[in-house]
Amino acid sequence: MEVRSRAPGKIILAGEHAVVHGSTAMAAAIDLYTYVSLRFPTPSENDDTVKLHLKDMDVEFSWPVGKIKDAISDLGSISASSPTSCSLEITKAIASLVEEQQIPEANIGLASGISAFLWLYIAIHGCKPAVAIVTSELPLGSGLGSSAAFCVALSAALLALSDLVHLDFSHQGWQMYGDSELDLVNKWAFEGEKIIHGKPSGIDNTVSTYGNMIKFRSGELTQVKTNMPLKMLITNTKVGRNTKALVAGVSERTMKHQNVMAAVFNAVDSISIEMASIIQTPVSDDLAITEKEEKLEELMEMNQGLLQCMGVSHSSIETVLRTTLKYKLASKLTGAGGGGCVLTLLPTLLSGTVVDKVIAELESCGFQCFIAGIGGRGMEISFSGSS
Ligand SMILES: Nc1ncnc2c1ncn2[C@@H]1O[C@H](COP(=O)(O)OP(=O)(O)OP(=O)(O)O)[C@@H](O)[C@H]1O
Ligand SMILES: C[C@@](O)(CCO)CC(=O)[O-]
Ligand SMILES: [Mg+2]
Repeated sequence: MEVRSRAPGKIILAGEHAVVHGSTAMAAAIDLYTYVSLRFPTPSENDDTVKLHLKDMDVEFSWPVGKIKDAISDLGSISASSPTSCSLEITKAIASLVEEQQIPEANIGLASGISAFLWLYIAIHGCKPAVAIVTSELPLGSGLGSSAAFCVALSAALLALSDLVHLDFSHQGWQMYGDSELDLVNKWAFEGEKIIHGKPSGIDNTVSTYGNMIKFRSGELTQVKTNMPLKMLITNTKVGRNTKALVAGVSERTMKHQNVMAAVFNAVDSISIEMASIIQTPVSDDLAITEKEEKLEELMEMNQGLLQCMGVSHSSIETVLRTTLKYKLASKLTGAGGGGCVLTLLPTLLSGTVVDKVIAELESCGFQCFIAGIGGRGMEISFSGSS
């Protein structure tokens, strides 16, 4: 039996970083996915290893189950039904299992993802041979939630082959989990995100699991029903960065300037709440839509200013902001910043010619532009073959 899962990336419309410190944020799933296929080898294959194949990068990692058992002799009372954080002892054991794979320097960023895979695999299935293959439509480390999509898709596939979820194996195509299974996937994915991010708020795994558009604060989500068309241009600056380091940088600044940063986080909270209210209010005519878009643009600009205060902008992001402003378009970074992706609101009445021109100018700077569908599906799974 082979299971396939897919989990979407996301954009953060408002509130990144501040959400780690308790502010409200707004996020939406996008129609770009990370896929995981997982199967247990049959006895005739005589394969006693756990394999992780990252197909896009053409790299494969493999651990004999005996080696995993030696490294992690005591899993204690860990159970797939109760998501738990990786203990310090197991973190060390996993680090040595990852280290012996001798990941090439060019791919060293993958080490945290591989560690998250090992923790989720071992915690949910113990020491049992398996083959996991991962592909992704998301750029890695660019602010579109690749780490969360990876953890959600992995948790979903791992749980599908456990006896904790009840699914229709004869169903053709993608199917959704029920609410309690989604909650379990989300909790395990959060544990994986902790390994990759250090101190995640949980917004990325939550929106990847449940999809749609959400308002998120201190671990609690509220679905946001959009009552206006919302089109965003996504520009990938292709400047690599790492969410863990950026989140740690904001925490450091918060320790140094507690009162100032509290005011910044408070302002971001108000921006997210106002944004959600604008998006949810029904509109009757084009004028009303234009007025709402203008307000959203101002909120995006204010949020970007506050992200600059937090120290997470970057010269490449500033270039995107300057370029889009020439066309009277508002932009903000999305995700952790420091490079990565920038969102630009494309108003409903904006002509196609202007969109083409701004994209051409951004791409002439070496950036990559695309428009993704937003507010769509969360994680799903599908089965093929028989056991
Ligand atoms: N498909 C994948 N295969 C293996 N590892 C992955 C995959 N996707 C993400 N990762 C892991 O996640 C890391 C990137 O996570 P990071 O949180 O820094 O960026 P992001 O999630 O893309 O952006 P953001 O957190 O700002 O939304 C990679 O370096 C890798 O360790
Ligand atoms: C930067 C951050 O706020 C969003 C990353 O997409 C981190 C988090 O919330 O975990
Ligand atoms: Mg991430």
